Amino acid sequence: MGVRCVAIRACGGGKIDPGVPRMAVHACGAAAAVVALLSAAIALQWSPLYAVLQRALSLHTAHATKDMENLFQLVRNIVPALTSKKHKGQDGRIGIVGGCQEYTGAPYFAGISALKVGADLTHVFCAREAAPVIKSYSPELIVHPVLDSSNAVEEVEKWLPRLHALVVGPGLGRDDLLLNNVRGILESTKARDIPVVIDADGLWLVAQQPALIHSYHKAILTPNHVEFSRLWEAVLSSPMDSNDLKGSTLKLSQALGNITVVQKGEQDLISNGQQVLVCNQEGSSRRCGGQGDLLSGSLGVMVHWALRAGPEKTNGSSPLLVAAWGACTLTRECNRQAFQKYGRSTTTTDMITEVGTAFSRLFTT
Ligand SMILES: NC(=O)C1=CN([C@@H]2O[C@H](COP(=O)(O)OP(=O)(O)OC[C@H]3O[C@@H](n4cnc5c(N)ncnc54)[C@H](OP(=O)(O)O)[C@@H]3O)[C@@H](O)[C@H]2O)[C@@H](O)CC1
Ligand SMILES: Nc1ncnc2c1ncn2[C@@H]1O[C@H](COP(=O)(O)OP(=O)(O)OP(=O)(O)O)[C@@H](O)[C@H]1O
Ligand SMILES: [Mg+2]
Repeated sequence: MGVRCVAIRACGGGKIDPGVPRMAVHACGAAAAVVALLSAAIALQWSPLYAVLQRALSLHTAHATKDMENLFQLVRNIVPALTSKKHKGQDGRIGIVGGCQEYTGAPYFAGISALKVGADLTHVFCAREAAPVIKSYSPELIVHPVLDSSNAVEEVEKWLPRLHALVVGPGLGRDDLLLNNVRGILESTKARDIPVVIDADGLWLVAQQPALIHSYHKAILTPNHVEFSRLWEAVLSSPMDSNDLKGSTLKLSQALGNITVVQKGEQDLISNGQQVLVCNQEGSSRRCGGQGDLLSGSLGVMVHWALRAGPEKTNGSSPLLVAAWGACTLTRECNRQAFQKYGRSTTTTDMITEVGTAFSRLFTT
């Protein structure tokens, strides 16, 4: 279908189900205001112009509405059916590469989010010291304390053939030994054509060595504002234009060989160098650490689902774009729901508790 560039904002009034596209309320509001002002100004004698303007604005709104309906539908199309015919593992075996002495929360958040979204198994590959801590948070994660060992790449390679997607970076840290091992793991992942989501310190590594991921069409980068600027400077060697974030996202993707880039922020901007999708799903003003980890873990599963579903289910749109838009929408909805309950005290753990209901509201038909 080729969704081009859509701006989506679901309103938070509570009357409209977030799962049923409460679309283009933003555009609707702006359009209504413009129409009201112009109609007052030009009064009755210019009524033909007014009519043309009104028609143009409602057409624009209708397109935004249609685009958003389409995106929700495309995400629904990729979600695998729950049936009694499947065995454990079929809906996703996801690897998380991250977790060091300082950061144990981030790989946990990413791994547990992947499971809560619907993956069957999650493997965390982390530094030795981080492993007992991560295991103690949750019995659901399979934890391999291998990332700082001398044969880290071989240890991870043993598991790679069984993994459907890899999420690289949450809580990885910037120790040279770990980063060097992750470089080898990424090479191996590419050689096996496994989709990879790169976040946090994984993006630090990519900024040091963009060739590592250049043109790998199963890669998705999920930078926050700071990480995006760092990548931009590394790849384009110039200051970025912060007045044109959409254009910058498109350009960074192109400069990296058209890999998918998700620039997180007040609105999430998603590009594969050809299209830019905008995710404006209502979230909240609460910015506790770990929300990006929830996003990267969710995306790990959704990218596997989208690629497995095939192009007919995504109606010609890039499966990676559809997966990224779905994961951003889900993360923001978790944030909205958790904030409604806990307000200022909302933490990422509260958001993870909301994954099930948020997913059903958005994507279950
Ligand atoms: N519980 C855990 O274990 C968690 C662990 N985590 C892990 O931590 C590691 C480092 O990740 P990171 O994101 O803190 O790294 P980095 O890019 O050095 O940012 C540092 C500084 O940049 C700024 N800043 C950030 N965002 C900004 C924005 N949008 N807009 C503007 N400024 C912004 C801000 O600077 P400040 O405002 O303090 O000057 C911030 O302090 C990584 O492994 C990650 O996975 C996290 O996942 C969280 C949960
Ligand atoms: N200003 C904002 N308004 C609304 N949502 C936001 C805003 N900034 C970020 N988000 C949402 O929060 C989620 C995480 O983005 P964020 O920029 O906080 O990532 P991060 O810094 O990598 O997080 P982490 O603390 O996990 O490292 C994304 O889904 C994004 O849409
Ligand atoms: Mg982050």
